[in-house]
Parts: sequence; structure tokens; C-alpha cells
Amino acid sequence: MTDPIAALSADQNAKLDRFAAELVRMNKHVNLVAPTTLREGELERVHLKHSLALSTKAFPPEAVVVDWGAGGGLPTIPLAIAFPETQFVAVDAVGKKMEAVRTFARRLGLPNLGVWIGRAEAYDGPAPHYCVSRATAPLADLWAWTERVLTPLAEPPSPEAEDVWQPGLLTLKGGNLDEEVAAMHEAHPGLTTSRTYLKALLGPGYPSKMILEVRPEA
Ligand SMILES: C[S@@+](CC[C@H](N)C(=O)[O-])C[C@H]1O[C@@H](n2cnc3c(N)ncnc32)[C@H](O)[C@@H]1O
Repeated sequence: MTDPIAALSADQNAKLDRFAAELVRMNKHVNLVAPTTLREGELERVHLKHSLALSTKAFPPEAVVVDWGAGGGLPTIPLAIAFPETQFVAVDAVGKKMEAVRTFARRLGLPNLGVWIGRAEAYDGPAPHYCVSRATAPLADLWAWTERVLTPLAEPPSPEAEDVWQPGLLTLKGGNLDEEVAAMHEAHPGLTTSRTYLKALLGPGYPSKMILEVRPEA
């Protein structure tokens, strides 16, 4: 098991704390996350550590990562803090949420985080090498949005690399996904998926949560 927050530097931890405080404050004005998830202790487990499950392997510094349906900046803000040299783009159809994320990025000092307001289906911002997402849409839709814009890295990680994400779609999902995965394969043949269960990665606070990776078959 690993604690992705403990792996951050003091400066990154300070930014994560500031994000937590800003999220609590902003949520009183803009509905970004369920208020019950902002209770003491819950915020770290439900939002910060959960997002940082995606920091247990690296994103290359030269990569562009798009977060479909980023809402209040999850998982993209914790990831932009953890990988300051990687470019992140928060995408959401709700302008108020993206204005909140823009404000967070400015207050936290995250020049590597941009926002794009609009429907993911029409995204025409910086071309991503990776897409991430949490709680936004079924896998078949997430892959359709990803496939349209995904761009190969100039120097992709070796397929054997265990400490870097392989390019593709990385989603934070939970529950029984068999039907959702089957629907994606039916709509988009030729894909491969892999699951990393978060109870093994982060501990027992994540009973049915996982990272589900999707990419074209090699
Ligand atoms: C349940 S919220 C999750 C927000 C954030 N990812 C999180 O985990 O807290 C889903 C978000 O996806 C956005 N969304 C859903 N479908 C979308 C689409 N087709 N294009 C852009 N944004 C979309 C919604 O506006 C909403 O902010």
C-alpha cells in the first residue's frame, strides 16, 4: 500500500491543503461536490487521495492530460500539483465550475493547469496524450471523446515501464463495471482494459474503487 499524499513535497502538500480550503469555501457558492464529502477526514479520503491514486505512476513531463468532466477540479487539480511539469486541461460543460477551477489554479499557483469550457464531444483544445476522468460518463462515451483527440507521445514509455502510465484513458470508477465495459467493447472493438483496485493500492477506505485503463490493443 502507498500514501500518495506522503509522497508529495512540503510545497505540494501546502498546495493540496490550500486546494482543500478553497474547495470548501467555493462550494458554498458553486455546487462542485456533495457537501457531505467535505467533512473533516472525508475530503482527504473521498477527493484528494482518490484523485492521487492516479499519481502512483508518473505522467511524462512533456505530456498533455485532459480531464473529462473535471467539475471542481477532480482529479485534475491534485494531479497538476503532483506533476508540475505536465500540462493539464480541465474540461467541463458548466462554465461556473470551470471559472472556479481557473480561480483555484491562480490562487494555488498552477501554471500547468488550463480550462476548456464546453461539451467533451466538441473539445478542440490542446491534443491530449492521456485522458483522465472521475464520475462523468459511461466508458463507451469516455472512450469516444478520447479516441477523437488522443495523440501519440513523441517518445512513448516502454511497454514494460512499470512506473509510468501507458498512454490512453485512465478512469476512476467503482462498483460492478462488467456491463459498462461490455458496452464499451461492443461500441469500440479492438480495445484492451486493465483494472487496479484501490483497496490494494491505498487501503481499505476504497472497497470497490479502481483505476480502469483503456487503450487500443497493441
Ligand atoms: C458528477 S460530476 C464529477 C466532477 C468531478 N470529476 C468529480 O469527480 O468531482 C460530472 C461532471 O461532468 C460534466 N459533464 C458531464 N457530461 C459532460 C460532457 N459531455 N461534456 C463536458 N462535461 C460533462 C458535468 O458538467 C459535471 O461537472
